[in-house]
Amino acid sequence: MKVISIGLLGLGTVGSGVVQIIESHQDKLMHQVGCSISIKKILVKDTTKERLVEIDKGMLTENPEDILSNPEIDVVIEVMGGIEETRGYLTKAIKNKKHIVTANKDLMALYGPELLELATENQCDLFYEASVAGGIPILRGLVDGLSSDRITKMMGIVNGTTNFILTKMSKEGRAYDDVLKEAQELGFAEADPTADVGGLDAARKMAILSTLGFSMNIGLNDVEVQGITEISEEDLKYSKKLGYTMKLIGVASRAGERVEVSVQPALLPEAHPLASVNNEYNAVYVYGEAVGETMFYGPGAGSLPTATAVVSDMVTVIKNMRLGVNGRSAVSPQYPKQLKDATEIFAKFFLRLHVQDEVGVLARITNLFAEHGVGFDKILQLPLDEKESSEIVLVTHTATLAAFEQIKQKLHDYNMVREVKSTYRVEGEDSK
Ligand SMILES: NC(=O)C1=CN([C@@H]2O[C@H](COP(=O)(O)OP(=O)(O)OC[C@H]3O[C@@H](n4cnc5c(N)ncnc54)[C@H](OP(=O)(O)O)[C@@H]3O)[C@@H](O)[C@H]2O)C=CC1
Ligand SMILES: N[C@@H](CC=O)C(=O)O
Ligand code: NA
Repeated sequence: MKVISIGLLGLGTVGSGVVQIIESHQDKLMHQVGCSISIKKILVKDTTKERLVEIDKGMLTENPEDILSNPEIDVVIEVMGGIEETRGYLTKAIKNKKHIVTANKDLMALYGPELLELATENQCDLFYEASVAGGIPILRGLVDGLSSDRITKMMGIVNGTTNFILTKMSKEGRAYDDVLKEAQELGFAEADPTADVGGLDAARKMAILSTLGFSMNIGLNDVEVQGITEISEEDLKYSKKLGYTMKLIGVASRAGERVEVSVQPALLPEAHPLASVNNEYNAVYVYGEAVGETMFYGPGAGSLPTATAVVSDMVTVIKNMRLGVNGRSAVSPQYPKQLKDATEIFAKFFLRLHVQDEVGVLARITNLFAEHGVGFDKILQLPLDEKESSEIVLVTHTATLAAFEQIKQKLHDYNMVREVKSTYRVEGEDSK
């Protein structure tokens, strides 16, 4: 019986999970692919470093050539992270006719189309299920399960670290720095966690998701990004008071042939399915014209959950090898990229203001919104400790982003507005 040889790039959080699953599920894997699977070589930075799994030290190497140019190796599993160097490694591996499985959303968001085209040219598979929402099979769900439908909206909680942070801050009142440190210790966060908390990690995943969901080449630069570092305890308090839950939400919406893709902290009604997705869990809510509302839910980070997606992709590669159909899975985008402008983006908006507490302030502010055709769902005005000041918190009716941005700009110029404290989109009401 042929043995399929694997080269592993990386033996950290995810790589250790890959080794564990291949070893502990060997019987199930053999039954599915009809041959045994052997990890031949593992690339690491430091072969002397203590490992999370028991491993024959002879398998470890610091020389990528021991894998990339090793004629015995059929499949390269990349779980090392990084961008430019890793791009070079995978390019070389593909040119040496090796199939690729990767969890690297940083790389796929920037160079996915290029690597997928090279893989197809070389009759190689390149699968990346683990790159978005970890263990949740969302990419296969879009490409296979929903292939017959026209996707019009996706809303995702696709970063486990920030969801873990917001859950602990909202539900346990814990401090941001304390929870971020715990997320790093649990192996959820990136090597550089600013990618998590700044929204960039979620943006990379939304670029990959919307490219597949809308069949349009959406690049990282096409995604508007705002992270969670500016969220205050007052914002969390008011969102709860008004019946919402604050989440870092990736939004991808289509109207006709034009799309919008963004990542931002947003308020969700407590009854929305995404509002109950907590801790490091992820979920992607997908709305299709025919299927209606669907939601994919599960662990978006962590060693074994992510490794499950990686090893499942490896199984598909090996099945394709046995059938002689490698290199035919890449789906090329069908439509030219067309992005919505701010007049085509609709949402409700949350706004928190500090104003001078004088007669007519609220009327002037509501008149300003009325002048832009924007009404209100909710308004709160509460006194502040600060002399002659009060706090106004409001949620608008559905409005265009353009109108809201114009109003916000004028509020900054009003002398009775002391400070525009925060603004957030409200998702999951009215619009799908
Ligand atoms: N952690 C998670 O929950 C998830 C991670 N991912 C993605 O999976 C990938 C791996 O993540 P994770 O396992 O957490 O990362 P870790 O930092 O835990 O592990 C990275 C591994 O790659 C090795 N490595 C890194 N750079 C190099 C290099 N230049 N040359 C050789 N070896 C190198 C490291 O070696 P050494 O051990 O010697 O330092 C380490 O073994 C990333 O792309 C990440 O974005 C995707 C979904 C979830
Ligand atoms: N740092 C990422 C890991 C998975 O992609 C996250 O927190 O989701
Ligand atoms: Na996934």
